Amino acid sequence: MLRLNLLRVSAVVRSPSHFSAHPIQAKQRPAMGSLSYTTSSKPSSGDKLLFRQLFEKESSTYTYLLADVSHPDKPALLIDPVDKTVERDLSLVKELGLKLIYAMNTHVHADHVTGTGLIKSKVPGVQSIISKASKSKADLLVEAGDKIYFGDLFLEVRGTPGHTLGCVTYVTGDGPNQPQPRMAFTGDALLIRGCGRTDFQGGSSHELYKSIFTLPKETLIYPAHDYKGFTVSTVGEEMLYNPRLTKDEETFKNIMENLNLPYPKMIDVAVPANMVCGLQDFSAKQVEAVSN
Ligand SMILES: N[C@@H](CCC(=O)N[C@@H](CSS)C(=O)NCC(=O)O)C(=O)O
Repeated sequence: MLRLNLLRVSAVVRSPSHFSAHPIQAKQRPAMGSLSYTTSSKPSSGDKLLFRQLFEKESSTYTYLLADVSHPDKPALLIDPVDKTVERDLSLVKELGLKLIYAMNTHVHADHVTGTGLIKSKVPGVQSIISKASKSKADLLVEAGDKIYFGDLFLEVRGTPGHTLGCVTYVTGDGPNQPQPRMAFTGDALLIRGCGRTDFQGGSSHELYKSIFTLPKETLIYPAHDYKGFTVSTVGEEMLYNPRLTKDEETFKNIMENLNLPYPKMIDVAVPANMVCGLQDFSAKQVEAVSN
């Protein structure tokens, strides 16, 4: 049995009928920026979802752009934006006529500075999102089971600790009007044929191993990094071929203890910056507003 290392949803707390009253529903404002460079894109799995996979080559990070293009406002969100490619990402958002409403992170990255703070400073009205468990600052602090709506589409939040304490995976919604197959944005919890390291920021191979949930085999896996040129996998594929997660827990633990990876070059800069949305001067007022 594959250990996908993604935590079971503890509670699905909101339904689509609460769309307008949802606490993480944002006002939508226009985006702006200038063009840089994008790598790949994949057709959406329906006529509602616009989906783009964007790459930042220095840290081998994937940023994901999702939008509901069937909605009149074309509300959009960015998952795991990088500071260095913010201009590229915002330019694309503008070019496609989207309204960026959320800039969100799967976790506190150690290898690059997040673009969320920069995006907020450039696009008024955009709200940053990260997990409450990350103990970081953001406009909206989410927990397992929360749903993040953009137009009529939504992402479910699933806790996936282990790489770091507060890692979450965002999974596209389950329902007749949601994209099929479902898409899981796993951050660094689950990588293609690998998984996130567990040797800092509250990492734990035990946590990573035990935080399991099951998604249909056809679910698409979109990680925050790839170092070998892979772009997408599926649950079914990882169940068969993931060299770490197909092992028993003892073997998995042993593998993780012997990765011998050097610390990310930017860890000392990236972690403190990413605790505050990538901006050291992130307004404490905004944070208070979220937690109240
Ligand atoms: N060399 C890079 C960092 C590479 C690294 O440690 N990647 C992390 C995710 S980013 S914290 C990881 O979990 N890798 C798992 C693996 O098996 O490679 C740098 O210096 O930034």
